[in-house]
Amino acid sequence: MPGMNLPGNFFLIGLMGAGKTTIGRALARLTNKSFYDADHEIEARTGVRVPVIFEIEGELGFRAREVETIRALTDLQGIVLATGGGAVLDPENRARLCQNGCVIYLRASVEELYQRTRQDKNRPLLQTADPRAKLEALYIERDPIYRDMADMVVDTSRQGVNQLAQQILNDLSQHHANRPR
Ligand SMILES: Nc1ncnc2c1ncn2[C@@H]1O[C@H](COP(=O)(O)OP(=O)(O)O)[C@@H](O)[C@H]1O
Ligand SMILES: O=C(O)C1=C[C@@H](OP(=O)(O)O)[C@@H](O)[C@H](O)C1
Ligand SMILES: [Mg+2]
Repeated sequence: MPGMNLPGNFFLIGLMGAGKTTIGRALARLTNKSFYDADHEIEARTGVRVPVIFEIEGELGFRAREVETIRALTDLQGIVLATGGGAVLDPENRARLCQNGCVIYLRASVEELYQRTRQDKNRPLLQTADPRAKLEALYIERDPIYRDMADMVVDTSRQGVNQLAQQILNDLSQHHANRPR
């Protein structure tokens, strides 16, 4: 199978609802890599759900836990890691992600992100009167950061999860085959 032996780590970045968690899991399956989700890892380490961490410790407290977790996960080899959308706000996270793997930016329109996240109460930053406006503001703030870090940008607006994982695998395989030896 093409791509089965692709070396290295794949790190998924992008806004809430872009598909990092779901596409990451599918990509890990296709590439035979171990899948990690930074938010799930934080929850496993603390025994506390992300919204409750925000409630108790605030966003700053969550970000500190996120830094520790990304530090540990980016030391691993041969993994697919779905980061939380705000992980890229921290300079250490940015450096570790860029240095230790291939960074894939999953992007989608604000409207699509809104539709995908509107029923889900597990994203504390979107529990506001106007989540669409919040996503718009986050898009404006973060899209340049995601682009700056990315080795690959993938539009997730028009395809399903499995198709996207396969497309990413094809692109990675192509990229790997064309690398200088
Ligand atoms: N390409 C896609 N097309 C349609 N729905 C998607 C797509 N990618 C993800 N979703 C759905 O959007 C929601 C958010 O996906 P998720 O993987 O949790 O995003 P993230 O981890 O980037 O916040 C989930 O319900 C997921 O099934
Ligand atoms: O964008 C953000 O700042 C956040 C994204 C979330 O992860 P997803 O991007 O997987 O939804 C989660 O880490 C937390 O609610 C904060
Ligand atoms: Mg996620």
